[in-house]
Amino acid sequence: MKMATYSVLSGSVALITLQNPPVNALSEAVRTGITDAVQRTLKDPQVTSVVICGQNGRFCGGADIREFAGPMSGPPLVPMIHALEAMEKPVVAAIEGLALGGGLELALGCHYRIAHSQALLGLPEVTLGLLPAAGGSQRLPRLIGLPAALDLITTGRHISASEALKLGIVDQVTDDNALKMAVEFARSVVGQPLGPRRLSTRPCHSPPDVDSVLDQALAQVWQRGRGALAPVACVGALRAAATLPYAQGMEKERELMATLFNSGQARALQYAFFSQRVVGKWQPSGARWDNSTTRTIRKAAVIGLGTMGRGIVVALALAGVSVVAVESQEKQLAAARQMVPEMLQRGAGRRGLDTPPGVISFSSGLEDVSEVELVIEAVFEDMALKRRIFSRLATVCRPGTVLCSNTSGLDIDQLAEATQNPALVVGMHFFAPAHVMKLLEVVCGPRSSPEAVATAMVLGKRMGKVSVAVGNCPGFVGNRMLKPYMEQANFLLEEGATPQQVDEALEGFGFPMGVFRMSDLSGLDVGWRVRKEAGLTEQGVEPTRMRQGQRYSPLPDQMCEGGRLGQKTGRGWYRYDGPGGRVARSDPWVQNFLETYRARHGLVPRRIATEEILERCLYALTNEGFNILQDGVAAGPEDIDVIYVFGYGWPRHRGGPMFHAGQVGLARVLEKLEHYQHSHPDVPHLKPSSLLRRLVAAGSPPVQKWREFISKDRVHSQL
Ligand SMILES: CC(C)(COP(=O)(O)OP(=O)(O)OC[C@H]1O[C@@H](n2cnc3c(N)ncnc32)[C@H](O)[C@@H]1OP(=O)(O)O)[C@@H](O)C(=O)NCCC(=O)NCCSC(=O)/C=C/CCCCCCCCCCCCC(=O)O
Repeated sequence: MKMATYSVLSGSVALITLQNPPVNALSEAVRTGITDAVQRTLKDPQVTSVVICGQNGRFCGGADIREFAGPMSGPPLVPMIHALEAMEKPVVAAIEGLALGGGLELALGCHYRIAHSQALLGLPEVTLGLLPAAGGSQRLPRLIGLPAALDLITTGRHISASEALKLGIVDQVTDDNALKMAVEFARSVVGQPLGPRRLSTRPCHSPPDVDSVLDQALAQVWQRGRGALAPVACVGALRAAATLPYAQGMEKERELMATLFNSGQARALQYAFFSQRVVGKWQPSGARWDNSTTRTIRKAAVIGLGTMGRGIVVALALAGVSVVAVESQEKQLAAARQMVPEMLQRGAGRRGLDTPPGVISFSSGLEDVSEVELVIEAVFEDMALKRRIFSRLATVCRPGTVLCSNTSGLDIDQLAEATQNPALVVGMHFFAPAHVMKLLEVVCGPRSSPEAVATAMVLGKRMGKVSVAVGNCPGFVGNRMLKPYMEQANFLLEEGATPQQVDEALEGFGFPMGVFRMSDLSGLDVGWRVRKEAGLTEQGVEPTRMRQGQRYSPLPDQMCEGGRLGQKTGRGWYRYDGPGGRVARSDPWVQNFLETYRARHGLVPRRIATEEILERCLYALTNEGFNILQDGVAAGPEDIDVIYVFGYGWPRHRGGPMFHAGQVGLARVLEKLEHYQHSHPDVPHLKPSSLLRRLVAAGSPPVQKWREFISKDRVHSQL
């Protein structure tokens, strides 16, 4: 039963216990329980103090986010917290585990707060497209001052109990039983004046230059938020706290929350929250990773110590795995010996650790991996080389070792074929830099066993990654969708756009970097190599714009042939101060190159509107997402959206490409794709996916219903 219980300890301390596993979210039943308990406390003359705690060592994870999807009913939070604060008996929050969002706001309505040393506190509402609207935006700055409240509320970051103590959010921290301590504390403060403990009655201490502090915060959230509304509203609520009396501040908090609450961004961010928890609980074999047997990996090897390999070594070691790091090239091995310990130390420092938990040994030979439980191969993207390594590993490693490849798109099954036990081969596609980026695509080959996949998924989680299980196809999910997106960007250049124009459109949408700036950063030669492998490139004075029966843009190949590989050569779609330069400047050479190219091919440039740039790039990408769902390469739209948000810079407040298509309207996306396909019949990626057509025909169900629709649709098509 989800509720809040009331009991009286030793005749005088009322104990209100939140009971709504797993995080004691403030659902309607819990709010009703607290409201009733407050009434009982008021009526009971024996009770002299009150303690509020959460069941199972977790104080409260905040408002029940699932309730936000429907009409809100039951006692509202704001008056409930006011009633607690107004009590004439001291109320103490016993914070164990977590006090987040509405949970911390509840605690701020209490007169005292005692926290366990392992507890995490924070107001993460901004990450859900909201603001702390249960009085948090008004009480917190009155408790800890405006600058610290701005930091916590606009970032939504979780803080430790010791930081909370330093900031003055909690009164005491204990390593022992926080509940027991809170009860003793409650008894000890009976009779002390409560007026100064009521945060709503305190003035808000603001710095003398309050306006400039707020303006600076606003500028910062604009820049960081890439179009997100909630951080801006948070600054607005804090401005009210700093400049208005409490009651008017609360009114402003309510107004701002009303604007955010029903916004598309709040829906997108709450969808992103739940998607992150849904993903990966799937495999093509039908098994679930969380109920398959997994192996706990204590010792692993990484083969190949280029940029990706070094990052993977660090990520493993930070997760407490001992690593054998192997590199056959002497120079690269020497570089890794120097760089990896430095990266590791920095990583450990960021986590507040003095020493990294995992031990690393370096080697130049594969024979040193014989004792490990799992291997991650991270060599150059070359199938023949990878196959040679896998066949060698199959003889060197002991039976049962899980063999993983950090490939960004090669066929896992071809690698598995090179071994004696294909069931133990899976893909682990990391994103650069591998010790920083959160996304991991775990690629299930047709013969990968549920156990091997589950082991990779769980290891990814230990490494702090958001692991998403995907099927085996060229480019898997992320890179397969990237192809039509980049292709459209190149076509737009041919038709008259500039790299800056395309990038500005995409950055205006919310990507941290447009496609051409991103390409310069990762190196134009990455895609060139893939196109060469696919037999698509051709050199010559007059390269054709049709390859393998479809439209092809040789522009990026020509850039590579001219040595313009991006930041590393100091020249790409932009120019940089030198090789390795970071600041992109528009390059008249590129302008001239594009003009010459268009003239040579008889292409008449036209003015291209931002709307067309966005529609062609984004809908081509999304359309491939529908094909991926139809092919069963991703379990559901949430998987694709998580991949794009965590791995490709899709703005989180837009949910992900599939969610965004739902928000735009599936019928509109279909109509636009039909329109662009009509104008570009030689571009197969613009041909609307048949799944998209079927969803539109079925009345465009909401994205949360697509899984159900797809599985019914599959059964139907098999009949
Ligand atoms: C850190 C965590 C809490 C725990 O992490 P972990 O241990 O890893 O576990 P998870 O896998 O993440 O979670 C376990 C399951 O619990 C579910 N969960 C977690 N938190 C919540 C929650 N808050 N609500 C519901 N469900 C939750 C999670 O989905 C998992 O479920 P499942 O196993 O997948 O099924 C971590 O979970 C975490 O970070 N949680 C979120 C914490 C958070 O963000 N809290 C803030 C919530 S928002 C809030 O508190 C807002 C407060 C102010 C509200 C003010 C009043 C609002 C109404 C007013 C409306 C007025 C406008 C009306 C306008 C009009 O229409 O007119």
